[in-house]
Order: sequence, then C-alpha cells, then structure tokens
Amino acid sequence: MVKVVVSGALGRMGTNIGRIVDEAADMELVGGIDIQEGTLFGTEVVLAERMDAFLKEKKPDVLIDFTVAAAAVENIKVAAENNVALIVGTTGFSPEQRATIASAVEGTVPAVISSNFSVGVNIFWKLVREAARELGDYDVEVTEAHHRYKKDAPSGTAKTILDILDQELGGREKVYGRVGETERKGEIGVHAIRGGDIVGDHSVLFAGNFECIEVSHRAYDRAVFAQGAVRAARWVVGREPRIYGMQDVLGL
Ligand SMILES: NC(=O)c1ccc[n+]([C@@H]2O[C@H](COP(=O)([O-])OP(=O)(O)OC[C@H]3O[C@@H](n4cnc5c(N)ncnc54)[C@H](O)[C@@H]3O)[C@@H](O)[C@H]2O)c1
Ligand SMILES: O=C(O)C1=N[C@H](C(=O)O)CCC1
Repeated sequence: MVKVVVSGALGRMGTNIGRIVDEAADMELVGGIDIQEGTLFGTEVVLAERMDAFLKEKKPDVLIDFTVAAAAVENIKVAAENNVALIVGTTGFSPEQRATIASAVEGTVPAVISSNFSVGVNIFWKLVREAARELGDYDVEVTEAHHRYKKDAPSGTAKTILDILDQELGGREKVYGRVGETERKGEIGVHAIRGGDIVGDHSVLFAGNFECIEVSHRAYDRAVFAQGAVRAARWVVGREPRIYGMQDVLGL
C-alpha cells in the first residue's frame, strides 16, 4: 500500500487527487493539509502549521502538493525533513524558489516536479520541440487559457513551452501581450487568457509566409492532471533521491 497525504487538500486539484487515491486499491489516503481544517474522503485535513507533527504521526510514503508557490516551498522542506517522497504540481515558482526546492530535495528524497501531469501535455511538449527544430525561421506565438481563479501567469505549462523553445531556438526575447504601435521582430509573443471555468488550453503557433502550423492541447477535466499525479506517486516511491520530471515517469 502506498500511503498518501495531499497538500492543498481542499482545493480543486487536491479534491480530485483525494478521490482517485481513495478509490485506488493499491493506495491508502491517510490525510490532507490545507489552511483550513476539514475532511478529505473521510480522512482528516489538518492546518499547514501542523504538517510536521502530522507527517511524523501518519508516516506517509508520499506527499502530493498542489497549493501555491510560497506554500509549496515550505511544504517540500518539511516533507523532505520527514523523508517523505514528493509529487509537486504547484506552479509559479521563482528561480530562487526552484533553487531552494532543489537543495531541500536532491540527495534527500525522490520528487517528481512537473508543471503539467497530463499524459497529453507531455506528448504535446515533444511535438512542440519537434516543430521548433524544423521551423526555426517561423514567427512563434504561445497562447494559454485558464479559469478565472488561476493565480499565476503565464501558466507553468506555458513556461515549460518557453524553456523548450529556448533550447531549440536560442533565447529569443519574450513579449507578454502587445499594445500600441508594435513592430514584430524575432520575439516570441506570449498571451494569457483568463475566464470562466476553462480547465487549461495551450497552443504554439508557428507562422510563416502563406502557412501556419498550430500545435495545441486542451484539457476538458482536471482528472487528467490528477490521474497523472497519482501515477507519478506510485512510480516515485523507492527511487533515488533526486528531482524527476513526468517524462521520467512516462519513459519519454
Ligand atoms: N502540474 C499540473 O498538472 C497542475 C494542474 C492543475 C493545477 N496545477 C497547479 O496546482 C496549484 C493548485 O491549483 P488549484 O486549482 O488546485 O488551486 P486551488 O486554489 O483550488 O487549491 C489550492 C489549495 O491550496 C491550499 N493552500 C494554500 N496554502 C497552503 C499551505 N500552506 N499548505 C497547504 N495547503 C495550502 C488552499 O487553501 C487551497 O485549498 C496551482 O499552482 C496550479 O497552477 C498544476
Ligand atoms: O488550473 C491550473 O492552475 C493549471 N495549472 C497548470 C499550469 O500552470 O500550467 C497546469 C494546467 C492547469
């Protein structure tokens, strides 16, 4: 049995993950962490400040964190100190926060950290890389759309797209939206749409003369992220203590 604690337990992702873990025959949901007390499928959700004592009491194999960047950094430190493996889906980390996470995790616990746990997006990233390799002289625009409550922009997935484009095209300037008189040069345009209950859309447009190619992914339900995170939780237990990506879980 893989024993799981969910951090961000009362949120959109935490609830989806709790349901999947609760229904899994090979997993045991042992509780949750949030900034309010509550319950998650019959298990106790405790306040974030009680996390250290809770992990010592419940002794989970893995903590799955979908919270906000500043909170996740602290949660990761506490989990690593308690020798609990990690799945981190939280996005919006600064470079400094990423460095803090790396020093807490590397050599201490295994952690899968990904801006997007859906299988489809991990394939989409491969397609974006392939297109960028072949279309280096085309204009490139990245667009993402999410629900009205999303806190970070651009999305973590869009930032991963930009990392891939940087690797394949060199570090082109990024222009975040355009207004007024503009002249297109070699930049990558980046556009974040927020509204309603959009689960998560990403698209990369490669525009040449007389033709465009658009590579895109649309999530219709958060279950795709939650299922990927739970799949990663099964995979991570017992691995070497370092940071992995979802491509390691999927063998891509
Ligand atoms: N990697 C992926 O596949 C993926 C998919 C969806 C969302 N996300 C990311 O996951 C994060 C959460 O998204 P959401 O839509 O579930 O948000 P949400 O606001 O619905 O849920 C976040 C939860 O975290 C709780 N929280 C805040 N501080 C906390 C702390 N210190 N300890 C424990 N819990 C705390 C909040 O109270 C809330 O219940 C965001 O960063 C989002 O971008 C990633
Ligand atoms: O709903 C969110 O928030 C999502 N966040 C991730 C991101 O920032 O890329 C993945 C998609 C959904």
